[in-house]
Amino acid sequence: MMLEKNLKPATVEPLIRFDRVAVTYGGGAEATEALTPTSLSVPEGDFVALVGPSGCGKSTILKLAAELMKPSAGDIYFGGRELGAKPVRVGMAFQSSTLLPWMSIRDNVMLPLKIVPPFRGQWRRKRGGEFRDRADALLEKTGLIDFADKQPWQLSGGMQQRANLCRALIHDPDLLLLDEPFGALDQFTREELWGTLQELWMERTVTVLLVTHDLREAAFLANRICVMSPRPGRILEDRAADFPRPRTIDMTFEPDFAAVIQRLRGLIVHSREGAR
Ligand SMILES: Nc1ncnc2c1ncn2[C@@H]1O[C@H](COP(=O)(O)OP(=O)(O)OP(=O)(O)O)[C@@H](O)[C@H]1O
Repeated sequence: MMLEKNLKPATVEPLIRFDRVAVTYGGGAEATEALTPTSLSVPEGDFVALVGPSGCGKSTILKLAAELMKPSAGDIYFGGRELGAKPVRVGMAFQSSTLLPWMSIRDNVMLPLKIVPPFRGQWRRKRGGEFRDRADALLEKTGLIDFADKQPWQLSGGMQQRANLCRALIHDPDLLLLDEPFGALDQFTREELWGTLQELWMERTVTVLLVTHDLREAAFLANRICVMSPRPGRILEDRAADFPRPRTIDMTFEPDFAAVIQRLRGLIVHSREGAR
């Protein structure tokens, strides 16, 4: 049985904080307002799911958190970095596993250690030893150790996504950004991977931002679910999903869980109707 995670007290500077952040893509007649001023504060170790209608700006929030783009207005604070605190290390996984086809699964998983400081300075010395052991421990944990020397195409979609999660976590990121990571998988494989991700998260202090269209997935995995309005997006409701952990698939069929899903669904349907 795994232990319940302790989040840091709310007084600690959040790992990531959006302060009235807005995004408009393009300009002039072509301008698309993706996010209206939106605030969101995520403490270290939290697991937050973003749900909402298509095009409401969920992926835009992840891109901002990954520093792949800058907001048009507002500020984003990473671990109080504006005060000179440590930089935030980020891991990412998307719907497509993006494993490099010419590399073995183990080499794919180790890749961030070759690129991300401080690991990259130790790459030559440790890639055959400590880094390999680190990758193998994750592969073992996710049931992939017997496939470590295979190429990605030799694995099923679900196994590729397991490897993708290993690669996103190998460098011990502070922040894990997941954009529909299980969106292309069948229901049963997806549910298996929820269990794997929950376990990986419970063993670490990693903070997770998950974008998903699957409300059951959001309520199974997250501590908090942020429901967004249709574009231009903003957070309509930020609610706790405080089911005890570790959560099981059976729990998702219980009345209190179903009630949360129904409430989330109602909010999204209502906001879509209001936007028409
Ligand atoms: N580079 C871009 N240039 C112009 N418009 C963009 C760009 N990227 C996103 N958009 C628009 O901004 C809005 C928000 O996009 P975003 O991808 O964040 O939404 P989303 O909620 O993740 O959508 P989905 O659920 O369909 O993946 C959408 O209307 C999208 O078409």
